[in-house]
Amino acid sequence: MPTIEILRSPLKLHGKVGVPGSKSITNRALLVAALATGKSSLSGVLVSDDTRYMVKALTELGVCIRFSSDTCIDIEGTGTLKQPCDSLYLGNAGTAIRFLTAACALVKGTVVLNGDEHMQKRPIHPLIDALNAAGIHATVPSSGCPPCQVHGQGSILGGTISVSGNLSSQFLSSLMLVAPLAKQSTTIKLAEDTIGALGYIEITRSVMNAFGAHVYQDDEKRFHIANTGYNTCDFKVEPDASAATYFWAAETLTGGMIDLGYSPSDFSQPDVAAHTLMQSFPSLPSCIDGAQLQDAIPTLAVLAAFGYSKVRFTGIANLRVKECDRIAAVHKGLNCIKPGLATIEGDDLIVIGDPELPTQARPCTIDTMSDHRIAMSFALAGLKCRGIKILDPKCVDKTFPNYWSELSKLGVSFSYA
Ligand SMILES: O=C(O)C1=C[C@@H](OP(=O)(O)O)[C@@H](O)[C@H](O)C1
Ligand SMILES: C=C(OP(=O)(O)O)C(=O)O
Repeated sequence: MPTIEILRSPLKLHGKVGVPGSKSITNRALLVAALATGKSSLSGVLVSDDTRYMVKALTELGVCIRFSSDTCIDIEGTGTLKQPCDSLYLGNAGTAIRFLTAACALVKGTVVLNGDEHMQKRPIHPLIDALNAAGIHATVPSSGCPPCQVHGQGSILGGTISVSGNLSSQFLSSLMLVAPLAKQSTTIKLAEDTIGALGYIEITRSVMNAFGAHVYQDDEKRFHIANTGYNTCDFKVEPDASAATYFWAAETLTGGMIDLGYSPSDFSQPDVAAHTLMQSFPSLPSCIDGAQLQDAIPTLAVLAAFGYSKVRFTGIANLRVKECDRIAAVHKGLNCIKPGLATIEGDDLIVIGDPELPTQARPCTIDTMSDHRIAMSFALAGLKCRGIKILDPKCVDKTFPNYWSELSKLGVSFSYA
């Protein structure tokens, strides 16, 4: 398996980097534009594995999609989706497979949605259960994970649907995104009192609004969506806040100054909250509730290892069902850098900061478990400690294909093996 080693990094990182478009917003906008009737144009889109899978699948579902430049896409929707010739392959793109599963109820005929070996371990059964309860026949193997089959009738009814969002907020987003196309208005009830990652539901609502749909909430658990359909829209995708966390952390860790071209106030995504937390480094808060900024937890955990305090990360149980078990991966990676840097209690991760760490060579190889966020966050440790190698560096292609080249713009050099 290939590795990358951070050879040299300036003491303080200074310079300008580019942050790609938001994965979450790109994949929502792609679907919603595909479901509108007529031509929409998206700009600032992320072009990476996760969005390529979405584009390819939508094309296979009969949507006309064309890149008008590197980061601009024109989409011609017809307000419906056609049955694809083959099964849809979505790699390890959670947003793509979850959002398309509900959307495939609009297809007249059966659609099989599948992913790679990692996706085949990521649960989707709560979404399949919700679809069945709403009268849409869908199946999933006894593992509860893809491949799944949706037997669409060519239209969806709407009405009241209940869904559990404990394992992933994407199940609720998926049902919301397709609801404007139902025959009647839809009410989606959350099975729990609340869910983590509520910020992603806000993103769903805001993309839907931009394309003319209305989401009305009378309490935290009930979402009403009128059957307005979608309008076309010229839509600008904001940059990716999770991707930005690596540069905010690099700046914090090295005491440098990195220009991302955007300030934190430009981001509406939940992970922007990591920027505020980083301001107290090296004395990070003793307890960080990660429920609302889940994708930033690996970044914060690696940063915490270089801090003065002991930090307990709570509210992160569903990090176990992301691209890999991120609680286990971060724990293993930190202890591989130096035994004792992290422990696990139940689903909490505890990082014991060691301010002496930067002065030490720490030869080790981080097992990324093919997870882009493990690779990108452990690269931060390599900015301070010599000898850190990262397995499978190309896994960053999932959301940030230019990650290593953007880091090199700051004077960081690498060796590949
Ligand atoms: O809706 C979204 O765009 C996302 C929701 C979160 O996942 P879960 O809802 O599965 O926690 C997040 O981790 C993922 O990267 C993107
Ligand atoms: C969890 C993630 O992705 P997804 O669920 O969209 O595959 C992520 O990008 O950190």
